[in-house]
Amino acid sequence: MEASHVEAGILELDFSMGEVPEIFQNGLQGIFPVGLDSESRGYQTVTILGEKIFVIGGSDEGSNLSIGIRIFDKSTRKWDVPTVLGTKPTPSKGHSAVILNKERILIIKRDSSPDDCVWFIEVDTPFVREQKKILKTEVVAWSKGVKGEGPKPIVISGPSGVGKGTLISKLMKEFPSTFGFSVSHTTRAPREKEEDGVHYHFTERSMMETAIREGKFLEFASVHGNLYGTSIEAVEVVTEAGKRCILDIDVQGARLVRASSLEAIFIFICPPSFEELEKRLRARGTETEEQVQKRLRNAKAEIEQGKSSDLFDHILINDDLEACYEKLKKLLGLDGFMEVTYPSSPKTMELLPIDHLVSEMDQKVLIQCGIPELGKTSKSLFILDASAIKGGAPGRTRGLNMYAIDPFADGLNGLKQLQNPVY
Ligand SMILES: Nc1nc2c(ncn2[C@@H]2O[C@H](COP(=O)(O)OP(=O)(O)O)[C@@H](O)[C@H]2O)c(=O)[nH]1
Ligand SMILES: Nc1ncnc2c1ncn2[C@@H]1O[C@H](COP(=O)(O)OP(=O)(O)O)[C@@H](O)[C@H]1O
Repeated sequence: MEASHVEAGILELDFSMGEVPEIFQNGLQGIFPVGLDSESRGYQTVTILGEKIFVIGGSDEGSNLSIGIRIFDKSTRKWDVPTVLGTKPTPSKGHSAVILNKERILIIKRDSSPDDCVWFIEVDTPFVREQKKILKTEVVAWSKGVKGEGPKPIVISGPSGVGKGTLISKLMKEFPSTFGFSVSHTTRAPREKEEDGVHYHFTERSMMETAIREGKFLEFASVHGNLYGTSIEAVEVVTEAGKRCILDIDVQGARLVRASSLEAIFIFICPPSFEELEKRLRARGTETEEQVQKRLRNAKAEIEQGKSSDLFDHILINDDLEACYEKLKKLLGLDGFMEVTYPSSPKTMELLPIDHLVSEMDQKVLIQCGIPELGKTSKSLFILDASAIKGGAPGRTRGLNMYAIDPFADGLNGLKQLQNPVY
């Protein structure tokens, strides 16, 4: 079945894994009954994509902590419980599911605030395909939908001792509600003033290697003889806190992030001279002579790669610290010295996703909502425009737009925008 013939609906299902519901055996023609009963518990949506039938809903592994996902493969006639990556949404009293393209299913949660009602299940994005190869299982990934562009994560790279940590600390101190640090995992030993879980997650190599095999890392690299890596969770913790993520990673890691779905700004910090770099590294006094020598040897190649490749969007020379910090703030649009906040949606829209029906037209989803305070029969129409979405798992799906429309203004073909975007 082609994606364009996809039907989605709500169906009460017996979830016993061995049994193939009779309705599936008949080839699933026609649309499933859509019945949204807000009081019903454990209902599921059924979404068909090619040979696969995604049954979404109920609780996850009986824990009731997140929305469960099961896949029925029509060709093998087998059920599969996929590996579920990404931050999962909390369960709601119900949801709608719509396939936007062959890559992802849009989930609209009922009874949820506008900040929490739009989610995506990625079923065939590059990230999911990559993870399927690593894990050799069926994989899906959750990603929360957010309005507008959203702040891009910032990747900072540069040789050891150039001042990355110093610059990042200054930024986090001046803008504590704006930025959050992605706490990497490393197999190197902690320095005297370093705290586990704050500067790094200090980890045993074997544990880190297992987690890498399990697909838990966005990127990892061997640097100065130790393993360093950014877990998917490290980035998601910051994003969930509503902050802009800063990653302090080496050039190899930056290259891997560039190739991932995490759209970031890449900044390379350069020393004014090699001699000055050596001076700073020795003055810091955190490494043995042998380690200093190794870091200096690696610095040569890192500086060459950082300067010559087109990997980095910006190169900053950290000569005078204050001058470099001002340049960093300027390129991040922070030179007004004001803490930048990303406000959540207005409270008045809290009841938006109640009793919604959803249909899809060219990546624009028409949602009919009941607005309770206006009475049970009162309905409003909204367009959720997902035609310009970006990013996705691991992390958020940005670029959503949602606005109210008046269906009677110009007919359904000329849906008129009634008000400014509300989502
Ligand atoms: N690829 C990758 N590199 C990392 C990560 N965390 C830290 N690094 C890099 O590893 C290198 C060594 O870091 P560290 O031992 O803290 O020493 P420092 O650079 O002298 O502060 C630096 O280039 C960091 O940017 C990570 O998660 N992934
Ligand atoms: N612009 C600068 N001028 C002089 N010293 C600096 C400057 N930037 C950082 N430092 C010092 O250099 C040392 C290395 O800085 P650090 O932030 O630890 O580097 P990195 O995180 O890149 O390894 C620290 O002792 C720091 O105080």
